[in-house]
Amino acid sequence: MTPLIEVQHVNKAFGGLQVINDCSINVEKGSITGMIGPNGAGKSTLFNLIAGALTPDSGRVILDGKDITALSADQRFHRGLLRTFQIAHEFSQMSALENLMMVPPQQAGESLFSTWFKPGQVREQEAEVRRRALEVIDFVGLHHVRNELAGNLSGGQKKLLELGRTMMTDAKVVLLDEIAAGVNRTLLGDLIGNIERLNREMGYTFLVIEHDMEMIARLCDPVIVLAQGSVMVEGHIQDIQNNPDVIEAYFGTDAA
Ligand SMILES: Nc1ncnc2c1ncn2[C@@H]1O[C@H](COP(=O)(O)OP(=O)(O)OP(=O)(O)O)[C@@H](O)[C@H]1O
Repeated sequence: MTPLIEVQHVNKAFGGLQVINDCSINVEKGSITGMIGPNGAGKSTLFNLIAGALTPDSGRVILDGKDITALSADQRFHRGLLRTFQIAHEFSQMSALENLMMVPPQQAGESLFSTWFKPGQVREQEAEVRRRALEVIDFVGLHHVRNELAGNLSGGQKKLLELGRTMMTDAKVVLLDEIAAGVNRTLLGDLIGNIERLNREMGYTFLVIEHDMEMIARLCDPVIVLAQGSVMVEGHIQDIQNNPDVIEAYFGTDAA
């Protein structure tokens, strides 16, 4: 198996608090890897280190064999490392379809030079983006609300739209940060189904932080358990759920 993301001996402290502690993980290409751990274990911090929102004190982050430790979040995005974000305030006043159409970076339409000299090409490119956005909106099951303002969508529909936004790019790997939170069970089923299809049919790799154990169990293999900033155990969810160290980390000594 080839790792798409490698975190190698990463450390990160905030003030005197060592939050990530000589942490190493691999996310295999084509996997849906889950990351769980008790509150404060360092999951979000590790995500931020992988996505480029934070820089490690030491250690390396590798994407597809290349060291990306020194790259900004934006540069990582352009290399296909994506993170879903909540729909930003300014996008809530645009329709669901427009939200998708805004995603592709470096649209020719944004460049004055190309608008001036190649109007035909710009029109072609916009038509292509619209066609792709319509395909994506069908895929995520939001065709019926494509003209609704994104701000008016339900919590679950917004999550589906966020997933759709990653599909407007050439994503290699998508980091999903607690996307099940606040989503009703029906839409959660759609979300899980879409993530599985993106993985199977389009070759997406996912790294998923999630408190919702049902979602982790249905979707993720392997699952990495983070505790006190390093990997406690990694494996299939069933082995993890029965691991006494994991039970102790979650519930304290008495439960083990
Ligand atoms: N910017 C920061 N400055 C100072 N301390 C921070 C910062 N970010 C996180 N921490 C601390 O680092 C520790 C790990 O936080 P982190 O959010 O990474 O954990 P988590 O596993 O994602 O937790 P949860 O499951 O509760 O979201 C916590 O003690 C937190 O208070």
